Amino acid sequence: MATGFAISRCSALAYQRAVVYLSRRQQFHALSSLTAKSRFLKLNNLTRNCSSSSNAPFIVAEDEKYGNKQVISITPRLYDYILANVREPQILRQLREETANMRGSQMQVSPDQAQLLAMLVQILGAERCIEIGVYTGYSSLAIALALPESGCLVACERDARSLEVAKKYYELAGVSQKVIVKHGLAADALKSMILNGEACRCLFKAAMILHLWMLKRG
Ligand SMILES: C[S@@+](CC[C@H](N)C(=O)[O-])C[C@H]1O[C@@H](n2cnc3c(N)ncnc32)[C@H](O)[C@@H]1O
Repeated sequence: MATGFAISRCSALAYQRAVVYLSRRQQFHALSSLTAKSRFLKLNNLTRNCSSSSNAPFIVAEDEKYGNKQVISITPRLYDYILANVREPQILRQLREETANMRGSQMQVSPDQAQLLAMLVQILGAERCIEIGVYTGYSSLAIALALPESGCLVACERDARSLEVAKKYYELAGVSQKVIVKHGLAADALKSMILNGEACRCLFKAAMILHLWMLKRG
């Protein structure tokens, strides 16, 4: 049986969450595309909580929302280092640069996070993935590029404007045949997949996590 993965990334506001479900042999496996929560901590939060000066190469922040766990923040210097060293495909770089000044661009996953997802797709031999929260498609494009030709990604996003950018890049990268775009609330997309008999334990788990998260948000 294929192994399930769960990695989590949270924002300071605890509302940004991208979840990817991967599977092989027709079964979905959970992989929340969530890694460095610190990247999403607000700068003022960091300044208030940091235990070293803002000139330091990194800041160790504490945030009571996360049980006062210490996290390492990505500073501009570290981010530059990542950009200089991560193997970011040209098409992803183009997307990142085009969307850098778009509203909400701070929600985009970082190049290292996207490459981690792509690597997990390859390690798992995943063929079926779900992404909840596509935004402009950075992580979903990384996943689609890593999927085999027979692979498929269900990409759920409620914001039409962001999806237009994502679709443009799926086309440009030549992966649009692997991506099923679901515009609307992810819960509806998951429900209809379950109703269509695509359910398995992990898809139910995903639906439940999403449901609880929405309840928490009110
Ligand atoms: C953190 S961003 C996703 C970043 C994206 N994975 C990337 O690589 O750029 C979260 C996205 O989830 C979308 N979203 C939030 N709640 C949603 C819901 N209930 N259904 C569908 N999309 C949702 C938002 O519109 C936003 O674009």
